[in-house]
Amino acid sequence: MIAFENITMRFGGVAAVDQCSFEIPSGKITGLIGPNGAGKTTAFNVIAGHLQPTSGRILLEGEDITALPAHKRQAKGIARTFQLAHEFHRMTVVENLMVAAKNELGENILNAIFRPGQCKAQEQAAYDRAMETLKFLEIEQLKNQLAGDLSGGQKKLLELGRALMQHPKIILLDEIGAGVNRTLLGKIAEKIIQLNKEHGYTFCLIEHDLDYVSRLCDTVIVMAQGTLLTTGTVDEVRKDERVIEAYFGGGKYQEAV
Ligand SMILES: Nc1ncnc2c1ncn2[C@@H]1O[C@H](COP(=O)(O)OP(=O)(O)OP(=O)(O)O)[C@@H](O)[C@H]1O
Repeated sequence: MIAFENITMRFGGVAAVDQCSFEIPSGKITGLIGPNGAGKTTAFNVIAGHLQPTSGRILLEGEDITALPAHKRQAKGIARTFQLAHEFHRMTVVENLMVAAKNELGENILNAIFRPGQCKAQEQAAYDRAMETLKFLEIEQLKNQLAGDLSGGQKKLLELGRALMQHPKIILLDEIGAGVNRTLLGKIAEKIIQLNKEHGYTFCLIEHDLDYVSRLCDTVIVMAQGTLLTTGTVDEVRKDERVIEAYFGGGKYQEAV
């Protein structure tokens, strides 16, 4: 479980997240929703260690990880995808996955010189895992394609693949469905459910499409103006007056969702 404990994140005079607390339970798919500017991406950045909060704590299974840099949180099993895919566009799909793998030996030049055999073995293991991941995501036919030439939806699948290469326990998905066609959207949902139900991965996902969220998530956390508004099932929060007010200022919400 991740505990987001009384977090404030200020950018100058703006509190993007303001004394906000919530929990992401292990083994579940949890949604993080809220209107534009609610602080959702900032919350992900704080959890993943890309931003150091002004105050508050992040706990991973009870351990305070607030002071840890992003790569150490990654080593503890927290992976994330980005709203705008972060692929290396001049590298192939399989190379993109391989560079996302944990690589303890080859990154050190001395290891590369004095332990070439071990480095080679690690590279082979990364390749095998990359191919396994591509097969799981059913995009192995794209392995030699330049990542920059992929469609928007394929790039999102590659983002998910890059997260999986890190052997994560928890994957934070930032608008994985944005700009993706319906067919690929269905496939991404199917893969997330499979990873959760069959392999025990924990997910937290930011998503604007509430039907997509309700298909995937048992529980959602609703943020507005940097604070926690409520938590519940999608059906519960859809009827919540505070949520309606936050999204539409009490306007024609029912017809819109
Ligand atoms: N680096 C930054 N510098 C200054 N202000 C920022 C920065 N990052 C975010 N903000 C501000 O913090 C607030 C929350 O932004 P954030 O991107 O976290 O919201 P969000 O809920 O993810 O929105 P969206 O759904 O539109 O992506 C916004 O007012 C935004 O302008």
